[in-house]
Amino acid sequence: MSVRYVLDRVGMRYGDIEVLADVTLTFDQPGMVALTGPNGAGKSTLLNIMSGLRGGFQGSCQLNGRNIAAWPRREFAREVALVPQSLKLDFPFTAEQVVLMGRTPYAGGLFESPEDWKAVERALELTDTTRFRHRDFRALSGGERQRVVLASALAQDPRALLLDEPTTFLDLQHQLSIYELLRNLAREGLLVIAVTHDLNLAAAYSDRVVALKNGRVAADADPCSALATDKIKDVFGVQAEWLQRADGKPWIAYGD
Ligand SMILES: Nc1ncnc2c1ncn2[C@@H]1O[C@H](COP(=O)(O)OP(=O)(O)OP(=O)(O)O)[C@@H](O)[C@H]1O
Repeated sequence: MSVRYVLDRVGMRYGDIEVLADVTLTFDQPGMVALTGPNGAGKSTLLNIMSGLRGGFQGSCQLNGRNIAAWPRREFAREVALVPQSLKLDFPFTAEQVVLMGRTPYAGGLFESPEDWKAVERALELTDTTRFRHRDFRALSGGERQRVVLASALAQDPRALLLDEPTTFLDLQHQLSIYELLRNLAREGLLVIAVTHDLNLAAAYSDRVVALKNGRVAADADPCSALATDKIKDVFGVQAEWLQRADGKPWIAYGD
């Protein structure tokens, strides 16, 4: 069974600044959702609200019929994992230890169980991070760290995965392999919501695209409709064109 998120007229203000307004969205089936929009549109704020990290918002945000704030953290963490833009650690944890932290919601005693290690091995393998499992997390490159943080979220074995720009630091090959991995997980039943500025990745890999503009939902549809040229012009203020690659796949080009 998939999770069911219902956001009803969610609003958020920082002092005089309105960051989110009237955001009404439902996510009630597995699949890959791209969350896009210009800088400052409110994407991270929305993800933080959905992951229970940010309170003080207007409206309501429910997971499986229960307000986010009412969920015991441990129980919530078995449902939802957040992959933040970056993770800073002050202690010399190895990559493997960071991935193992993803198992915290399942910890039953002092020691890890065979299931914990199985989940860690799988997560390391899926994210291509096994070979630096014993290295100090802080000494890894930005892209390597990003993949380890994703591995930690996968080890958490959630039913919804919220990712804030998961491929920012990744080389081309890993961008594609991570998006392929996310799409496969979505096909296996996970709800994946990934913030991205890359409209081509959004178009190629998502089932649904939600675009925010000035804190409001400007588009919420399948990629072709949500990223139609007039929508891109409206949301991002740039001229775009849908082209066809030699292999028949669509490609969005920008600029006049
Ligand atoms: N703690 C805060 N205090 C005040 N303003 C904030 C705070 N956090 C975010 N904001 C403001 O809220 C707005 C939305 O920020 P948010 O990070 O959600 O946008 P975003 O769509 O994720 O942007 P980006 O694409 O640049 O990551 C921005 O104008 C930002 O400056």
